[in-house]
Formats: sequence, structure tokens, C-alpha cells
Amino acid sequence: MNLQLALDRLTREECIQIVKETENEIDIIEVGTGVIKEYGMAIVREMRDRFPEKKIVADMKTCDAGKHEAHQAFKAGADITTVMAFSSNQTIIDTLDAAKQYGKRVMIDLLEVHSKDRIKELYELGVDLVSLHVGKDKQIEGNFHTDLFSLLEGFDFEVTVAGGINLETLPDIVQKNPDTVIVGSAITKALNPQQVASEMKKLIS
Ligand SMILES: O=C(CO)[C@H](O)[C@H](O)COP(=O)(O)O
Repeated sequence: MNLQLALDRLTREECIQIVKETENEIDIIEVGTGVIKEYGMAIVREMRDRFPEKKIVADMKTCDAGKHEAHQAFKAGADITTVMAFSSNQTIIDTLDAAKQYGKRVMIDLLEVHSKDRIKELYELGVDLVSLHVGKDKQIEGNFHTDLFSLLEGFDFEVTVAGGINLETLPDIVQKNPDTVIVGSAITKALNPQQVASEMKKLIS
């Protein structure tokens, strides 16, 4: 099980500093949507250059112009780009095609998707990597809960999970055996990010 560190609502300097501190504990660096909006693709290129050994996710949250945005992410050095599950099928197809060209991957963000019919469609379109995700704003009602795994029952996806995951909620999530656990605030806002990342890594290993 991988630990993916999500860099959200941080300055460029903070992103670099937190990754340096947690480098030995994390498997994947996620450059957050807001960080990309602030700094553009340059921040993805910079993380690629500074951390050449790490897998990088550009959390583009693409919902249209899929081909263009996927090319942007992959050209900047991302290994994975994110696309919203509610996007048109053409957007999904175009981003999957772009990923194939670069030998990279697309992660479909299932934020606010609750229908198994849509999951089936995505599967049939060739999607193989999805993210069960409770958004930042929705977390006011509760963080990621393991009930969400039922949406994917019967399908063979690589699964990531995200949404306010912390040291208290992680043990139950680990029982469900996702491929990757995405953690943002619980690490980036901690007094000691390295210590929290290290405890999390132990729990998932
Ligand atoms: O994609 C995101 C927000 O849309 C975040 O990266 C993801 O939810 C993880 O961050 P946190 O642990 O703070 O919720």
C-alpha cells in the first residue's frame, strides 16, 4: 500500500520543504489543484526535477479539454493526471489516449459520484485507476468513510482513497486494502509532518 502526500493550500516553498521532510516516508507526491492554479505547470516541472525518484500526480481535476490538459500534465513530468468522473465520456477517452501516448496514467476522481452505472461505464471505457474521494468542503459532514468502498464492489480497479484521512481513521481504511492512501492536511498541517507520515507509513506497511 502506497502513501501519497497531497500538497494543497501551500506555497511553493512549503511544498518543497514538506516533501524534503517526508521524502523517506511517502511513495507519491500529489501536486494539489490549488497549487497548480497558483503556480501553473511550472510547479509540477519543479517537483519532477527536485524529486526525480518519486512518482508524481498532477491533481489537474480535468473536466473538459481533456487532451490538452493531459498533455500539459505529462509534458510537465507528471506520472499520473486526474480527471473528474462526471466528465463526458469523450474527455475520459481523450485523456486515456494521451496517457497511452506518454506511457503514463489517468486517475479518475469519483468525487460526488454515487452511481454504480457510472462506475460500470468508466470501467468499460478502460479506466483502471480511481479515487474514492470526500472533498474538502464536504468534510464538514464527515471525513472519508470505509462505506465508500461498496461503490467499487464487483469491479477490478486500482483504488486510491482521499478525504481528511488521519491517524485515527487510517487503521479501518487499511483493513479495506486500498492500493494507495492519499493524505493531505493530516501531514501538511501537523506540527511534525515527518513524524505523522512515518506513523502512517508504519500503519500501511
Ligand atoms: O484532492 C484533494 C482535495 O480536493 C486533496 O488532495 C485530498 O482530499 C487529500 O487532502 P486531505 O487529506 O486534506 O483531505
